Amino acid sequence: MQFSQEDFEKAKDQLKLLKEDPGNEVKLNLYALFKQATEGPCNTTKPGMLDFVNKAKWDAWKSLGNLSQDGARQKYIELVSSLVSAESSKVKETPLGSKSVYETLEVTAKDNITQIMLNRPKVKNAINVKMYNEIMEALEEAAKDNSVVVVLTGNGDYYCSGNDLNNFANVSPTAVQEGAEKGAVLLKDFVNHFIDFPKPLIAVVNGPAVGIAVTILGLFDIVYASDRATFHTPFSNLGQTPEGCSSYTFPKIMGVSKATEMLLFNKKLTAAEACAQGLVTNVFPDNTFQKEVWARLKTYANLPRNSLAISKQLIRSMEKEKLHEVNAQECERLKERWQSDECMNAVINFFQRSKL
Ligand SMILES: CCCCC/C=C/CC(=O)SCCNC(=O)CCNC(=O)[C@H](O)C(C)(C)COP(=O)(O)OP(=O)(O)OC[C@H]1O[C@@H](n2cnc3c(N)ncnc32)[C@H](O)[C@@H]1OP(=O)(O)O
Repeated sequence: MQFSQEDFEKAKDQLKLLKEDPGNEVKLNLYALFKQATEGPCNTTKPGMLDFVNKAKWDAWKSLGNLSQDGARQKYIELVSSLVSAESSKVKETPLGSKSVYETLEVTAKDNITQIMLNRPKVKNAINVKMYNEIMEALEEAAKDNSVVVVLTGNGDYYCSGNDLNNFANVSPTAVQEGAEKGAVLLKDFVNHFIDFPKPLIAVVNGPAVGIAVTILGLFDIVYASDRATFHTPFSNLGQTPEGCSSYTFPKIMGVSKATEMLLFNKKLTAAEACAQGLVTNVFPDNTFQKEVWARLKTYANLPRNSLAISKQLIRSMEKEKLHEVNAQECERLKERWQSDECMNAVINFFQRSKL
């Protein structure tokens, strides 16, 4: 089928209207086809090793070889229309009383419980900048709504794989310092939302948890985990340092040496180990996890809301100032870490890992 230049322009406009992120591979393919269709075969200089975002883009364009401009235009249009039809055919089934006003979350409010579900299952619920901001927004909403307890959980096989490492990837070498400063402001604000949250906050850890998804657990009031959940804080592997107040809460919860095994030496805990160390409140068999946990949550949600909120605030008020200080210090350290070769090389290695 022959496509006109007008069809090509139309596809370009349709792409801008897509809501879902199609993933890195598809985006690179679209980039390459667009360049081939508009400029022909790639004959620009290959970017350097460290400039790995532009290098990945160059590789994708080069891989099209001598594909004609018409051929590239046709493939581009076909790819865009497949993405558009995939998205429009998806009917959002949301439970009665739910509201899905977020791009990266599914927030439902029912039976006095507001559930904030991390909803980027294709990337193991990795937290990108959009999700950081939407979680803060959802917490602000939940603090004011008529819920008695608030739940954070994950969609899919993972609870959350921590910070989206693309947050550090799409930064040009000249903008690293500015990116680190912005990241530190965002992270501090994000963690403060958990320190200051006024209602009982319960983590329903449905699967493996990594990085910041684990460290902020020290700021939750209850942590229920499926027995298939694991808890991993690979910070030194990533050239980074602890966040989420874990440099203070973890030693308090589990003792300095157990906290050190996790935060310095990358030890991954099973759900049972995390429970034994006090990070997790209870572990449930995966096949009855949701049923057992939600039976408890519904009981909690029928208790007097003000008594629960005031009791929670009493418990947390003793440490709030300290937690804000710790959060500020951790973010200052990370600002320096994110500009280090140790961190940048670790992120490069992640995106260049073999996926055999
Ligand atoms: C504003 C800045 C604030 C910063 C706050 C600091 C926080 C500290 C941290 O959170 S550090 C921890 C960061 N997270 C990680 O290092 C985990 C990285 N991911 C993995 O190691 C693995 O993906 C896994 C172990 C979580 C899962 O492995 P598995 O083999 O089961 O699955 P895949 O690797 O194929 O993953 C499926 C796709 O999802 C993408 N993805 C997964 N996790 C992340 C992530 N954290 N960031 C970005 N992308 C992630 C993965 O790349 C695959 O995508 P693809 O299909 O397009 O290749």
